[in-house]
Amino acid sequence: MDIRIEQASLRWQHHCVFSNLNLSLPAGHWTSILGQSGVGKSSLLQLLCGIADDAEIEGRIECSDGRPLQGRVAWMAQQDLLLPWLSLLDNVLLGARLRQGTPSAEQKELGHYLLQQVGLADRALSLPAQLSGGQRQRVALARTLFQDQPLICMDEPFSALDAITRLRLQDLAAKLLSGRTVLMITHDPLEALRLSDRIQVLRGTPAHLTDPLLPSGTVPRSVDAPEVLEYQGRLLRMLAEDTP
Ligand SMILES: Nc1ncnc2c1ncn2[C@@H]1O[C@H](COP(=O)(O)OP(=O)(O)OP(=O)(O)O)[C@@H](O)[C@H]1O
Repeated sequence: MDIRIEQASLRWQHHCVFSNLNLSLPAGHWTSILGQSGVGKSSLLQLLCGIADDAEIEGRIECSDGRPLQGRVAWMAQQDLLLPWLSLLDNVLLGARLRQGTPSAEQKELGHYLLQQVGLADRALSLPAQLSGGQRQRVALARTLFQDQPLICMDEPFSALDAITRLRLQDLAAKLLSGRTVLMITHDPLEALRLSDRIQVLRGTPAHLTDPLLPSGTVPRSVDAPEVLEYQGRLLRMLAEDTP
């Protein structure tokens, strides 16, 4: 499903974060947005997810199936947001538990399958506190996949992890989210370049989006591919220009 934000404006009290902003999220593509701190990336995500309650908002969000986007977004954040008293399996099944109480046998089977996909099949009954940060984020990824929504929004999903765990999680996410429509906010140009089909920078006051950068080749791209290194330099210079 293609998603398009058209002519969007967002104000918090009297602060205009962006106005007349357009963003296309083509079906099955991974789009990443970079930008300096405070430019409005999270506000844009909140607008898309319909949770920017205190903001003054104008504009349209259109889905190619003609239905509203609200309620059809899966969210993955920097903190894993796992419930500490639930097993890993029950955390993956959380959406079903909240909707209907007891998940069906098929849903439990899917939950087990997703834990297997993220390499934690043998830990289904463990509690989150018994896992490392990288493992917990893998459970969060399985839970995001379980929700099976047409849009997956990721807000700096791997930024709390060490460099190597982060690269491994990126590889896993590239594999498991292949063919999904993803919007990721990140501060890391390399992360965007490894994973994305389209990269845009949110910059200025009020903020606007740059034209998409379209890296070539299949994901996850190698950290030292010449094009990745060249684009990384270009994006870092752009972000440095924007940072006061
Ligand atoms: N709930 C809110 N109420 C009032 N102002 C807000 C609110 N949320 C964000 N803002 C303001 O909107 C602007 C953009 O904030 P936002 O969190 O979207 O930026 P960001 O690019 O995601 O920053 P960071 O990278 O640091 O997370 C900031 O000036 C911020 O203070």
